Amino acid sequence: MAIVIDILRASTTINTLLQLCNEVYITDSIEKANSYENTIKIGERNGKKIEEFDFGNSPTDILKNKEIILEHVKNGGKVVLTTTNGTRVMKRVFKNANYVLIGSITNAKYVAEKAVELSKSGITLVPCHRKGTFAIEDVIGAGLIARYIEEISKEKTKNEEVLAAKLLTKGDWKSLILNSNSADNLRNLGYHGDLMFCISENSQNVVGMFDGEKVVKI
Ligand SMILES: O=C(O)[C@H](CS(=O)(=O)O)OP(=O)(O)O
Ligand SMILES: [Mg+2]
Repeated sequence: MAIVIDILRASTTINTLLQLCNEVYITDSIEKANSYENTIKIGERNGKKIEEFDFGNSPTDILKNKEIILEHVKNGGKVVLTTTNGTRVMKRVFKNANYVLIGSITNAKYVAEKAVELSKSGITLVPCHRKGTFAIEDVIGAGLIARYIEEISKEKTKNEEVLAAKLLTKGDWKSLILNSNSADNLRNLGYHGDLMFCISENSQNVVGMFDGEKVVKI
């Protein structure tokens, strides 16, 4: 069991979409996203909406346009997402994990409950990071989820990366995220609203499982 964590913003966007539809197609390729028929295309590169797409990787923009998405899905349409980091990591993790859940701060407790319920042999937390460099927001997300997993399972981890992640959540972790490189980039692009949305802990009771092509609500 792996939980893939991309706080800003892929995991949060996926969980937001799962409040509107039962499955979100995932790809790390713009070309592949464009190949889907009858599909709302959502995605970004380096935080900027992909020009020909319907929406960027913005949970607040998605909620502002939820009626469009609800109507589209009701009529049998698909939704596809491609992002700079998170969707790429999900594809990679799926190759080595039997179950892959999508974790965010917005569903931290809920995804922990599902992971403990489903896991038979341990839970691996996978922060996505950003362009191959350390992303503190994803480690903080892992620390928050780890704390819920331990609260529910009554088992304490010895994994030192998780211990470090949990330590980061003891202080003013919201400021750490709001002052992160990822946050600076998004704020400069005008996505301050997304930042506040992505750190709203346990605001979403929804979780999806990635099957290699799409995240399906469970
Ligand atoms: O869309 C996002 O918020 C980020 C953009 S960047 O890589 O941090 O510039 O992508 P994500 O794949 O959600 O981390
Ligand atoms: Mg990110």
